[in-house]
Amino acid sequence: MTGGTPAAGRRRVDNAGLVGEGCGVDDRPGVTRAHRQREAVEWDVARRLAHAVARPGVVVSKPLHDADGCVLGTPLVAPVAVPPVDRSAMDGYAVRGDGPWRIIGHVTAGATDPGTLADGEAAGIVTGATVPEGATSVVRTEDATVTGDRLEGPVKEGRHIRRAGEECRPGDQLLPAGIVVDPAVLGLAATVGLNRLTVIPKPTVDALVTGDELVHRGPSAPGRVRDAIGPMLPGLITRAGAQNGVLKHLRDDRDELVAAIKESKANVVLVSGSSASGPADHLRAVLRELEAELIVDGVACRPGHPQALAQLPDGRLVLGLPGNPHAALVAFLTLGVAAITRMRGLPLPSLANISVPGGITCHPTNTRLVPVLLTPQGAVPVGHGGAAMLRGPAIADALAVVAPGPSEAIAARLLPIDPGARWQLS
Ligand SMILES: Nc1nc2c(c(=O)[nH]1)N[C@H]1C(S)=C(S)[C@@H](COP(=O)(O)OP(=O)(O)OC[C@H]3O[C@@H](n4cnc5c(N)ncnc54)[C@H](O)[C@@H]3O)O[C@H]1N2
Ligand code: MOO
Repeated sequence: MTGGTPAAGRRRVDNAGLVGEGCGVDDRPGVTRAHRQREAVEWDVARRLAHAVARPGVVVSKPLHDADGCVLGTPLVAPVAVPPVDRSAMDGYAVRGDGPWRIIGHVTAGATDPGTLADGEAAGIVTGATVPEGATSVVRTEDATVTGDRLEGPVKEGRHIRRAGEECRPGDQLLPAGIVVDPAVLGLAATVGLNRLTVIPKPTVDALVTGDELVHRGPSAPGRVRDAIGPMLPGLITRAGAQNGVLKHLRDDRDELVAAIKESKANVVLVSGSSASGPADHLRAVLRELEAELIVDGVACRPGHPQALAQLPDGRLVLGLPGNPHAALVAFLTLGVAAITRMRGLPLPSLANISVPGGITCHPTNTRLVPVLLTPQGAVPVGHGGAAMLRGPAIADALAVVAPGPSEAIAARLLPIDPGARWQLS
């Protein structure tokens, strides 16, 4: 990564105000966070903790072609006027005064000296060319009647002339810091003559997909499970506004996992399939060995319960994605997107509300994430939303975030399945 690596060292997360009831801290002497009993935090709290612990990258200067998707680190200020001179907005004739006019020449697109018009004179002109000195308007080709060098046509003072400085003047602030650089921003930067932008670079994300049972071609079979998480992650990482680093497949081997996390140069390391408490689920032991601080150790949500987020002593984050593929997707969209969003220098977006006309049954203590389609009537569950299933999420627009409760929800918030979707932004 070119710059932007969060500065080394941990950043204390102030849990006060973030963590709700039931999320107390174990202060027993000698008990590090990584040793404490797992205590799932509320879904919203988990998201806020992930956002709070991450650090925005350090601003760098990048050439325009490398800045798409980064976030402006400083306001975009116009160094020059646009347009720099009065320009024709149409193909036709630049004229001075009222017609008829005598055509005295032609101004080409690249002409640096378009000459001067006296009253009653006209010059042929193309769109974007500098209008001659003294021109008062432009007559469009289709409105012009030309007989020899005589021109007639309708005219109105200033018509079809783009005035110098009409779009901006030197020193105008065009965009504030914190705006995501998209193609229109890049075009605007080029319009005002910039070759580089000062941006917060995209964080880098490595992915470690663990599981002895995983195969990467062909179908699942007894003892063999086709890896469904590896193919999801690169697209999720890109859509979340981060940069893909390496994607590795690892055996269920603790030392291999330790080595791979140590070796990673990325800001965030995703580890899938090692988050629960089975004999091959090494993640928490590995985090202990690496002296990581567990920021989130389980989230009170379904699916995605065993997801975890930890910070290594050098500041890098490790995100544990549950092995069940839908649960892994939920974890990335919950903790992964929140952390990446902060690293990009952006606030945590609040989620849009929507009605659920048919209702969704609440879980008594956990937030449910339910794949839904968005319709004019509201959110409609698509089914196939089990922790191991991607059939539901694959057809859904969003996950309905259904708060815990005793009965049925008739409204929910929306977590887009595409983390780059604009409608999530408030
Ligand atoms: N005793 C407990 N068992 C489990 C708990 C628990 O709290 N206590 N939580 C369950 C939940 S909820 C989930 S989710 C899973 C999470 O498991 P892990 O993250 O440790 O992952 P694995 O055990 O390796 O795998 C679970 C399941 O997912 C399949 N898998 C794994 N990786 C992939 C992949 N890349 N592509 C497709 N499928 C994958 C794996 O074969 C297993 O079937 O734990 C529950 N158990
Ligand atoms: O929490 Mo698990 O992620 O339901 O399958």
